[in-house]
Amino acid sequence: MKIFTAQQLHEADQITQKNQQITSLELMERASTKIFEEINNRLNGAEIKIKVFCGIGNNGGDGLVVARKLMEQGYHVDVYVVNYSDKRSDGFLANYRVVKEETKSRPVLLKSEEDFPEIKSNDFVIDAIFGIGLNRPLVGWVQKLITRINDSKAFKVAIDMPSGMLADGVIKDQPIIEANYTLTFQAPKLAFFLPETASYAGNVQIIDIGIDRKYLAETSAKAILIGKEQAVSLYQPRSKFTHKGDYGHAYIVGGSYGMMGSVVLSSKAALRTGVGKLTSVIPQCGYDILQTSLPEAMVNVVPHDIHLVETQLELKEGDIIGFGMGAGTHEKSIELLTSLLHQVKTPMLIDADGLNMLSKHPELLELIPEKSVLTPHPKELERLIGSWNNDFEKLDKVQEFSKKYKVTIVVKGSYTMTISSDNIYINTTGNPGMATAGSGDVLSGVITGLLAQGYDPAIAAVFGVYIHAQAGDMVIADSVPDALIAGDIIEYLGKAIRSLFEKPETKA
Ligand SMILES: NC(=O)C1=CN([C@@H]2O[C@H](COP(=O)(O)OP(=O)(O)OC[C@H]3O[C@@H](n4cnc5c(N)ncnc54)[C@H](O)[C@@H]3O)[C@@H](O)[C@H]2O)[C@H](O)CC1
Ligand SMILES: [K+]
Repeated sequence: MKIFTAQQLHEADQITQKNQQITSLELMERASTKIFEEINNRLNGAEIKIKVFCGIGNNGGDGLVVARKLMEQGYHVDVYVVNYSDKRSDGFLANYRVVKEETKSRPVLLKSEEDFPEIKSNDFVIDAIFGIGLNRPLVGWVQKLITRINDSKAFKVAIDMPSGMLADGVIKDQPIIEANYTLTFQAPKLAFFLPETASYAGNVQIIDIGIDRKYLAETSAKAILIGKEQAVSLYQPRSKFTHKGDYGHAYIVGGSYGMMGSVVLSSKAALRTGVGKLTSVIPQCGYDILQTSLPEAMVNVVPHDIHLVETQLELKEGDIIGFGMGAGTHEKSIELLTSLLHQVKTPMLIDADGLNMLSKHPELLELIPEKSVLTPHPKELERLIGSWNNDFEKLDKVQEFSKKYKVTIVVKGSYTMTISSDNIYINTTGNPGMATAGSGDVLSGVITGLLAQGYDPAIAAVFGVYIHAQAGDMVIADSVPDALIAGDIIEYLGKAIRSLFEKPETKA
């Protein structure tokens, strides 16, 4: 699914009106009717006090339509107009008149803090103050209103966006409605997936309001959400008449004394993802550990007992290296990375201490083979690209880095993002149980395994992130997030891939 910018959504709105020959008011009525139906289905006639806070733009216009329809349905509704400016939109004005005329209700005008109503914890608040039109800081009393609504603990449903949130930017130090639900029009907004803002949107539900299909299909998106539908199209099935040589040779290069588990996890994950042959390249102290815990792997020890040092690998064309898991950052180990970067021309996967080595020696960045995949967690990312002021700036910096060094970067988090030049892919699977030691090593192994099988690097990253997180979701389906350990993810990788081809269970 595509994520569009606020500007693109405004444009989509115009094109829809033109192509479907409907007025802005008719589109507003159509969109808001869908919101009303959604809320009505949930409330099911409940005797609850509904407070609708409407701005004076089109988001406010939506709020007025929803309020009118709820009143007509017999709900107890109070309407508050948040009068933050005198530039009222036509959609607002028209619906303001209709509410007054048809329902005989009197919307309350809010102009300052003195006008705020009491909001009880058992009220039901509909937030229609701002939508995608917000573009500058709110005046003080509107900020206070948002804080008041948040403090009330009332159940809150936001129309299109929680007010105070920008779709694709950020206003510093500004309160945002903490919605329980956000009913958003046509397409999710980027801010719903970023660590600093995601929680404000609560549960997001996308409401199809019939925006022009051609526009949606042909307009290039700001970002793309990756779910089952997208992942299934990325999978490369095996054909019958093949042998292990057709599925590549991956080298997992890492490990140091006390950190051999990383290599075991990563190597095993690469094998479970379907790589034909796998060699673990490790310091000598890991030999027995690897051979015992993973008999399917070949082991190549470097000439040092406790950490990696330079060694010659007999690499053949198409062999793929996954570098850095549990490696430490000893200067002698960095010599191995340096020599590999000089030697290898095919894309590599670089993770963990491999990334820390790059941060320590930025001159190595220029040597990274084109299309390599880097998989940093937030701290490793910061060491690589420097700090950022907000999540949008972080995305910009990662895109810049991706273009400069021609690499794909997997920014790990609750919605892991894969960034390849201008493209942003946001993963929608996964759970908090995956924030556990070794989970990243498993992901590195998965992506290295896919690269070795010939997946295009950006696709290996996007597909690898999806099945890794999907496996994590399947682990907790018969457990709890707290109990998940990284090895469990490996055991479910096969089921995760199989689930791509299974229909969801339907209840009888
Ligand atoms: N996109 C669609 O397909 C549809 C969208 N609908 C709804 O319309 C809003 C967007 O409406 P718009 O009037 O453009 O913006 P807002 O209501 O969010 O904001 C109003 C207005 O306020 C000005 N403004 C911005 N920031 C501030 C500020 N800090 N203080 C004061 N004033 C500010 C700015 O000029 C805005 O234009 C969308 O979210 C949907 O809810 C349609 O109803 C259906 C189709
Ligand atoms: K809103």
